[in-house]
Amino acid sequence: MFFNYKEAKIAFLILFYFFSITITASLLVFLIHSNSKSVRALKQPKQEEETERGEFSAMTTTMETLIGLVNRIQRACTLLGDYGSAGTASLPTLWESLPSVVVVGGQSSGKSSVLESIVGRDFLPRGSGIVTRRPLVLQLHKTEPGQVEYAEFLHLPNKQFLDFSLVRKEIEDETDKMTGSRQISPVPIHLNIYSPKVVNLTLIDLPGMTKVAVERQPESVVQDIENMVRSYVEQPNCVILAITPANQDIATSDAIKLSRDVDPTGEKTFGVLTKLDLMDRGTNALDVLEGRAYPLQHPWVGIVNRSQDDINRNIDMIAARCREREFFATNLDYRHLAGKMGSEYLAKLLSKHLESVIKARIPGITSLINNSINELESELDYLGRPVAVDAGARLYTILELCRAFDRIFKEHLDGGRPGGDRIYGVFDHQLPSALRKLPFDRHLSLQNVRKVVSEADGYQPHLIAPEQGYRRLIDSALNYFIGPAEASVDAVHFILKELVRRSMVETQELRRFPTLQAEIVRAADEALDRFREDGKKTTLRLVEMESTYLTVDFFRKLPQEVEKGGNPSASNADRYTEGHLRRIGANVSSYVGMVSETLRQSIPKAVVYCQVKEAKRSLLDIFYTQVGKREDNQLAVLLDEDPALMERRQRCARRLELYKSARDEIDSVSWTR
Ligand SMILES: Nc1nc2c(ncn2[C@@H]2O[C@H](COP(=O)(O)OP(=O)(O)OP(=O)(O)O)[C@@H](O)[C@H]2O)c(=O)[nH]1
Repeated sequence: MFFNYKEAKIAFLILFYFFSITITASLLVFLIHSNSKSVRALKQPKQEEETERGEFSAMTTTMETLIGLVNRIQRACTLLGDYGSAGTASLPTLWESLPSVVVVGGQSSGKSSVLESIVGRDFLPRGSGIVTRRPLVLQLHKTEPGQVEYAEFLHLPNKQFLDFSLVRKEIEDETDKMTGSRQISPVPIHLNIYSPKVVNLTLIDLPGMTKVAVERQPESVVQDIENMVRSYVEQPNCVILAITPANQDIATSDAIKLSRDVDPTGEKTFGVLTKLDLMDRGTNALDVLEGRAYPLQHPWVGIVNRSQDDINRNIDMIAARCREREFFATNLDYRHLAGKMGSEYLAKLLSKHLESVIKARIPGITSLINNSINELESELDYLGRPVAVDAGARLYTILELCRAFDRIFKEHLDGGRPGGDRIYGVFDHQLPSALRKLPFDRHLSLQNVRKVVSEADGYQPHLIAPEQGYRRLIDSALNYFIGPAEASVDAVHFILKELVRRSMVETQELRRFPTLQAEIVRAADEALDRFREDGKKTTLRLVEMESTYLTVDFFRKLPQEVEKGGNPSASNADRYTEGHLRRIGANVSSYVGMVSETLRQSIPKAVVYCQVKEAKRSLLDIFYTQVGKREDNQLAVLLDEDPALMERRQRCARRLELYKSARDEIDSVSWTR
């Protein structure tokens, strides 16, 4: 029964192998089984991930389209100088209706560093003290994968910056150019970055807020910066990126204080905690990041940017991002939040938020665009078409414009437009009243009649009737009519002149051509002067005609009337007495009255014939002939537009183009949504 030692050893070895094989086999079976499970387990999330990625990419596409759309509109706005009241005084603008992200915070809180992290490039001036001294409007444009990254400034439109350190230099130079070496300026610098690695965003970096003036700055700098920052964050469509360094007391954060002020509900504010790596050992910012302290509607995002030392050692952005990821993944305090921390996450969060903001704003933007298009189109109509370029077309344009003016001038005379009635006022009121006021009483006073009659009689007093006395009295009385006749001509002349000016103002088509306007007015004035000369000659002739041939009948009737009504012997007796002279005065007066009545009728006819009718018929006739003989360059001078107006039309046309393309863009996005 008993084995010897050798047999026992063999039996033990056999048993050991048997158990080893069994265990290995079961282990293998277990491993294969568990492996297939884990393969399944591994495979499943990947499929889910793929579906998720599919959804995400669809979402990202819409998001990118929308944000890209706004970016493109914003870019067009900046090219047109239309970037809101913070940049210029024009309000309201399309820019203002578009959302943009404004980065605010205290000095050296890390604003520029956050921007750089979002862009993933090293291009902003950074350091201690006041570094950002002008607003920087930064537009990120996502390009196709593999395309070259480059930056472009609005003030250097045709220069592509491939070297981003030169971008920093240009920002510094451009800042100094506007501000000197220490001052701040509200005039923004516009920078576009094109890269496959960025998300479409418009970000605005602002000077850091401060409580005291530093570095030989004026005391007003504190208030100036606050005013500037406010002018941006108070825009209804801005998203505030409030940067607060974690190594400072958040209760004193300028960014949080300001954002609470302008955005009390916290809808527009994204809180960003920088410098988490610089917090005192044993402390953390979990209270803030988890929303217990200083809660905002959007979650706080923690960031770790490059330190000054990193910058000095030229640690690049890729390495910095890796380090940031590593910081959150490995830090015991923040490990559980790692997926929702860091600059990459912040960029996506902002992008997503902007999408929802834009979606909500699209109806408002569309109606703003449509209203603006209508307004711009009517303004362009008002400003007129661009000027013709060849001689024939120029001449045609000039004649058309003259005709438009002439039409309006005629409307003033014929009725339809006011002014012509004032001419009738001259005939109906001014002329009769001037005629009534003529000093015939004085002229035909007893003394004057006696004087004129005796002088006319000479040494031999008249025998029956003082023929010469009558003639002299009538002649000199008729001279008085020259005044009212000339005054009527002048009055109508001035009315016509004023109507020319009025018609010029009312000829919309001519507004843009000050030179042509002046020429037409000059030509019209010259024509009116000619018509006035003619009017004067004609009316004076009427008066002269009255004195050259007296109405015989009138005088023939006189003795008969005396004989009929009175006592002839008595009349003979008092031939040189007062009664006789009074009768002569009365006779002359009634003759002059008759002439006055005739002239009251005929002067208006002469005036209308010589001035009004001629003005209607041939005001610009001579001008037309002169223009027809002019050389092309002289015609061009006539159509020389007011430069301010030309610029206004160009601006209007460019803006119209922008709004139309914005409308088309929005329409196309709406279709793909
Ligand atoms: N260690 C560390 N340093 C940081 C961090 N963020 C910023 N800094 C450093 O803080 C300094 C100021 O950073 P900037 O980005 O220039 O700050 P800013 O707010 O833009 O400064 P101003 O424009 O002058 O107001 C720089 O030296 C940065 O390297 C961070 O998260 N960690």
